Amino acid sequence: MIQIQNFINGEFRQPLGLKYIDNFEPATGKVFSQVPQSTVADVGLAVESAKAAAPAWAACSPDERANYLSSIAAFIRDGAEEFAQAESQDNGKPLSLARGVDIPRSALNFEFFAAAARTKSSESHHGEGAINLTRRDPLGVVACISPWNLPLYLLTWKIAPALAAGNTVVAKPSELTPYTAFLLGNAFKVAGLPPGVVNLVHGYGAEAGAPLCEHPDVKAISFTGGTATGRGIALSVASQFKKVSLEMGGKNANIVFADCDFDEAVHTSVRAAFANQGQICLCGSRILVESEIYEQFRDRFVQLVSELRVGDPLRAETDQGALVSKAHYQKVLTAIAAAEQEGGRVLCGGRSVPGDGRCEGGWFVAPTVIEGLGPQARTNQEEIFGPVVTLIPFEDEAEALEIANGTNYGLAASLWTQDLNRAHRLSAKLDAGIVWVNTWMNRDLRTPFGGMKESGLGREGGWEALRFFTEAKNICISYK
Ligand SMILES: NC(=O)c1ccc[n+]([C@@H]2O[C@H](COP(=O)([O-])OP(=O)(O)OC[C@H]3O[C@@H](n4cnc5c(N)ncnc54)[C@H](O)[C@@H]3O)[C@@H](O)[C@H]2O)c1
Ligand SMILES: O=C/C=C/C=C(\O)C(=O)O
Repeated sequence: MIQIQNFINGEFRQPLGLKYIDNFEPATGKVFSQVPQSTVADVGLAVESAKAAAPAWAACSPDERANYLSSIAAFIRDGAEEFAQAESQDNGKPLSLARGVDIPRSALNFEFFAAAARTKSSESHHGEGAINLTRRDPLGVVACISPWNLPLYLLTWKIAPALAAGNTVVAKPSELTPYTAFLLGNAFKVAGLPPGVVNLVHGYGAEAGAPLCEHPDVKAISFTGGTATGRGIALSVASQFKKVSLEMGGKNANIVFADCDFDEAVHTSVRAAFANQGQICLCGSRILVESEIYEQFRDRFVQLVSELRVGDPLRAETDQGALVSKAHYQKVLTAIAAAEQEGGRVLCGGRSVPGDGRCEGGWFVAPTVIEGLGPQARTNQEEIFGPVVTLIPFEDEAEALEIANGTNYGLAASLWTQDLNRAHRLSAKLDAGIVWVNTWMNRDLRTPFGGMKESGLGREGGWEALRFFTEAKNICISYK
């Protein structure tokens, strides 16, 4: 049995209370590791060590920091296969996806912010008889809190910019997927990162995450997870005026116009709907289709979805692995039943899929397509975060926009059209922090990333992340 450890002050450590949580392999439903059940005392040690390391780390030159980040990236690239297997086992995602997306992107996150550390500059503003210089200084100790769907990818997407900007970090990975974060501790050791610069504390959100956020020495919180959790964090630290960056849920519209490149639209829509079992905040879970091509699109889409192979994440031919936990699996099945109850017609899927062989006890759900529900139906308003999508016909651009914007969320949207004017017109009006035209999840790490409305507060990526993790100070120097 693998025993995961915290990583504090450069060392792997047991939780002080010596208590552990069972960690399950979603594809088998069996316990395969133990996760520290850390508490406020472990968080206190981690913050103390990050605080002690902060002045020296802030004083490092940008090049020195960049070299450490590059070494961490190299460790991930060298050990990519071990990381990919760990991610797949821990999360239930196909090994091919972990190999092709999660792990390369995790290494790239460090490479990208190494380059950013080397090249970042700050502004100066020349006025009449004065020049303004803007310093962007590290904040000190920051907290990084990440979810289970893209475990190492999203954890490193926070740690790398925090370090590049000169902060020290206490991170709390998801208790459902702690394994690759644990392996990352070795990267910090091998890279020779000074003790305390990054600390990893595992455990439940309420017992480890909450005290971390509320700790007076933690100056900023970068959080990715559910909207309810993000709201709770923002409320809990409001009186301390902490900086918070919140990346939360979505109910993203994928809007298909009759003039689209049909083949590309339908194939990418399948990927956008079901990649990672639909457990990506950017997944297009509401597919809006112009009525002129609704039947044609529906029939082809359902045919392609029915061909997706669900099963053992280790098999090369698997398209859909297991859902992350038994609770989440049950939640998704309940959401499907609720959709049927409110009048939805299940066109394919709609049920669990029994695993075979070693996967007999796994948590598999068939990719599910539902039609016949209005935009205001619960199924079209609430995030399911699983392999379930709805099809909604629309008559014209105005109706598409109204439906797309008609939820409390505002993370991402996709548009499929060959009409450039329409693409610009609609992109400008969509309530979404990210709009993709004739593509999906096409990521340039320099761009602002984040959501509007209840999907987010603030932006990650490129300079936005470095700005979040720094405090600006303007110095105005007068001259004669
Ligand atoms: N916008 C984005 O970029 C993005 C990316 C990935 C996932 N998500 C969202 O994340 C959700 C799924 O992830 P999840 O179930 O892991 O989310 P979650 O909110 O349950 O947990 C996220 C993290 O927060 C921690 N946490 C829980 N309670 C806490 C508390 N009171 N204080 C501090 N930390 C606490 C958890 O332990 C975990 O590490 C979905 O809603 C999805 O849309 C958003
Ligand atoms: O599930 C959420 C996905 C988030 C993706 C990113 O943050 C990214 O691609 O940078």
